[in-house]
Amino acid sequence: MDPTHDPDFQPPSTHPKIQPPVSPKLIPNRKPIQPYVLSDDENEEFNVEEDDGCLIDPISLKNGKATESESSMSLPITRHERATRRKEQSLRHKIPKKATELESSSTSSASASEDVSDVENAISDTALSEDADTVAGASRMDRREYSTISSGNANEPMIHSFQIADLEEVPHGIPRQATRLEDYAFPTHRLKTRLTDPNKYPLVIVACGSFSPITYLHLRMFEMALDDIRDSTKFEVVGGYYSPVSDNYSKPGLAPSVHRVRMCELACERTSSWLMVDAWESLQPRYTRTALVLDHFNYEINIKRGGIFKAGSTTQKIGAKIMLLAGGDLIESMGEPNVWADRDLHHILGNYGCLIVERTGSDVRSFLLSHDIMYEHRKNILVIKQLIYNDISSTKVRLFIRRHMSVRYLLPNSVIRYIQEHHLYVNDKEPVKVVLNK
Ligand SMILES: Nc1ncnc2c1ncn2[C@@H]1O[C@H](COP(=O)(O)OP(=O)(O)OP(=O)(O)O)[C@@H](O)[C@H]1O
Ligand SMILES: NC(=O)c1ccc[n+]([C@@H]2O[C@H](COP(=O)(O)O)[C@@H](O)[C@H]2O)c1
Repeated sequence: MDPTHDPDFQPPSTHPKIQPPVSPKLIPNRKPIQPYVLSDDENEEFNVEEDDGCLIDPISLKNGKATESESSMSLPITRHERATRRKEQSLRHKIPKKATELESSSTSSASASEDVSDVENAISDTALSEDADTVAGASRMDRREYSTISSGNANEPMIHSFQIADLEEVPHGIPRQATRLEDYAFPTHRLKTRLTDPNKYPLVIVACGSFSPITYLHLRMFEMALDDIRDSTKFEVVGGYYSPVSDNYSKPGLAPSVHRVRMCELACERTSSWLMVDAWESLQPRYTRTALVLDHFNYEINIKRGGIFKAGSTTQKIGAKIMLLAGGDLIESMGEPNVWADRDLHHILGNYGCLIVERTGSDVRSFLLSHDIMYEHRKNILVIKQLIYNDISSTKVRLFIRRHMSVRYLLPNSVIRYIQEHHLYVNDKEPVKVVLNK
């Protein structure tokens, strides 16, 4: 539950010379997430182009010259038109995507998406339902390797059923995260390169945690955040990332990071159209504080890549706001002595911001009131109410696996299969009492 397990851990209060986070000047988008609701007020004139100078990244690939599409984009639109467009956009967003529409927004994975739909188009419904029903054990897999699926048309390629064994498997062509720091590359295959809504600012959500293993709750957290941000803020979500903690975190029940990263990848690629996994934190030789993890995302997205293109533009970019997504328990740990440095909390909450998913049984709002630093930065904190409570716990999932109980419908099938194939958690030694009290 805290980084004090790290053999190199130094309590912030006794070791003030810890590596400082980056200067706020290097974080382009520090506009608070709130005031929410007000931001979508019909009476409010809001335009990304004209708003708050610190927000607009000066990077303009063509020395500030507007292209044709930009000039047309900046034609004044009436309030009524804007309201209609917003309504249309929000309706479009609300319709869940079909599996075949799970395409990436960047060019690098265009071929990968084609790959996926090719395979999907060629698969018969019968084959899918058979496989969807299967959490493959090794013996079943072996048998399947010999069966093939064909539409009967001799010109169509034969597809082995093992090739589509699990609908949630990572599609062909999607780059996997590196397992060594030397090979590391920041994943952008689902990072939106351009804003859709000219009236919104870009926002990237980052979830730090153990994810041992990732569950449907961890996936749901992002969707809940997406709904709240879309409905009640001036921001447009352009990407979401899991950043699994490194092995140095030494938390009980932590599977090796290479497995946790892979399980997150398996969970994201087929169940989501916008979530990615970044292995950078997990590959660090030492434990990395969350403030520095957010600096890494800011560096990759805003410093190195110059941010996200404005809607309709191919030349002008704007810095993305980076926000930490966390559950109520993680936020409450911010009140525990020596777990977080005050400077880090100011940096995380003040310069980035926090999306807090309420956890059953924890009173986040009272906690925010009682915590001085949180209260100071309250405009940069969005509390997300769980409208359907979900309390799936990785700790209990690990216990179920150890007891050979079913964990189906708590986590994606591909993750279950990965756990089986790598014999994860079966021999865990976590004290059961601790597990049951969680
Ligand atoms: N039931 C829950 N409700 C809201 N947020 C949650 C819930 N469970 C986990 N989270 C959040 O998910 C993120 C990642 O969690 P992490 O994997 O580190 O711990 P965990 O899910 O509590 O697992 P474990 O049981 O191993 O402690 C954290 O921000 C955590 O607060
Ligand atoms: N000082 C810090 O930066 C600090 C302290 C506690 C937890 N965390 C982070 O919170 C995340 C979740 O931790 P738990 O799984 O212990 O709840 C981890 O990514 C961990 O690195 C960071």
